[in-house]
Amino acid sequence: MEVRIGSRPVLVLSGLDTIRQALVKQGEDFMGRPDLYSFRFVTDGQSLSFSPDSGEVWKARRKLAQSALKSFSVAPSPNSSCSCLLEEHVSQEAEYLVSKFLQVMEQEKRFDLNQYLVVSVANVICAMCFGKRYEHDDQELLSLVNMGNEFGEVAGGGHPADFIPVLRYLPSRTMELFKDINRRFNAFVQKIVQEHYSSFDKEHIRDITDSLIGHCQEKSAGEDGHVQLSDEKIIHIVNDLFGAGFDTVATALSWSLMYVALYPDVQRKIQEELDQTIGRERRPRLSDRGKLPYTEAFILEMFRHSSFVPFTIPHSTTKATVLNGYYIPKDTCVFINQWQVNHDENLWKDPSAFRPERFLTPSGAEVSRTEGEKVLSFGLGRRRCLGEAIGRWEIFLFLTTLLQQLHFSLRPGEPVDITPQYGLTMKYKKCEAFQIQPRFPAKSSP
Ligand code: HEM
Repeated sequence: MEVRIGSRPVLVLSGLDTIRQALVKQGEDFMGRPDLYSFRFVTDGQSLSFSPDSGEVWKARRKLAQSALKSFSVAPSPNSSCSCLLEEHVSQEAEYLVSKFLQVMEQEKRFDLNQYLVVSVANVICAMCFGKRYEHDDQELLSLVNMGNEFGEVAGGGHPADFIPVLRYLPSRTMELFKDINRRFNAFVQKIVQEHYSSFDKEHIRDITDSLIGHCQEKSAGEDGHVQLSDEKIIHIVNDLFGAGFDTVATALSWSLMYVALYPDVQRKIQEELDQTIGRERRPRLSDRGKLPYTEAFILEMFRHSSFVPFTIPHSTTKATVLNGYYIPKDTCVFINQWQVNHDENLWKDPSAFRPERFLTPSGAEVSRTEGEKVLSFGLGRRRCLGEAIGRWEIFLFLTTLLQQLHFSLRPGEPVDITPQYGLTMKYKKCEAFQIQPRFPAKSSP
């Protein structure tokens, strides 16, 4: 079970029961993050998700990030009929995508829809973090999206120095590239944060950045008032939320649209459900969650089948521990293999088949909770994804809004290769064969 690469012990955990057992112990033993990636960051590992610290400071940072994220997603939307800010931002972007897709289709007859998806999703997280939506051809936004792609490629590739620390002192092009991306990304966030500082008004908190500056100025961390966070550490929280919040959601949507195009019957069933439950007169809302079991089963099957986040961010044992009778030393780097769980033949009948029905109760009227909980996509335990709820809501709303109005297909006769390309998030090869038809004449949104 234990492998040693260079001077570091590394462990890959597979098997849902083993992982769940580790989770029970994770509270104390598996909670940390290894310092292995930290040194790669120009931020010296001060960001939340790469923090090796599992103590009071980390807890305070996570709590702060969670509360800021919550405030600027579920808070009521003052300027629209939407139930909350997240619903307002996603609905706006999804409507934009509907008209953009139709316009590009008219001109090109077939196209790669991912370049538009990623910009829309990035705009949602920009709105929450920085209170600002960009035009889709804005150079600042496009270079940000590009940086996200570069980051995924370089970070996902791994580096020998992760395992043999002394190699970090040797010159490396990958490392320079990695540092450069982080420097550019930090500079971008830094600039926005400075603008926020200069117009900050504690009586009028505009977005996540303002909310964090507010905490920073109070020099307290929510209820854990005794934990003080420096300005710099607070800024890294914005980096983390922003960095983690768009590539993941965009990749989930990209796989979703690929699956509906590949499986027209599945697409038809989702659209029938949307027509019956929501109709065509109004747009989907977050409050429709729970009323669309087939659509929700589809989203679960998309997560399971694609397993596009194959491993969690590495964990680390914070003390020596025993799992399944094996001794695991302190500071062992632990990878959790989500892909294996989602394709385990002991858990799933015919795991390579794409079948949303597997998540429905026999009557088809509900999603089976037990089956749903077997899918691993957001990690587990106290360091599981902090944006899980937001991510799931975004995917639901984007997808239902798009599928209510548009029919997705692939140009017949064109080869499509959906073999996942390895990276931080796995994507299929660039596909320019998407075709789109409106399902009914456009009506103005309520
Ligand atoms: C489909 C969407 C998403 C997927 C599949 C996903 C997946 C993950 C995974 C696998 C982890 C590592 C968990 C672990 O190590 O056990 C993670 C961590 C994290 N995610 Fe997500 N994520 C998604 C969306 C988001 C969003 C929208 C945000 C923020 C707006 C976010 C913020 C974070 C943060 C901050 C962490 C680090 C947590 C920590 O270290 O304490 N994620 N995510």
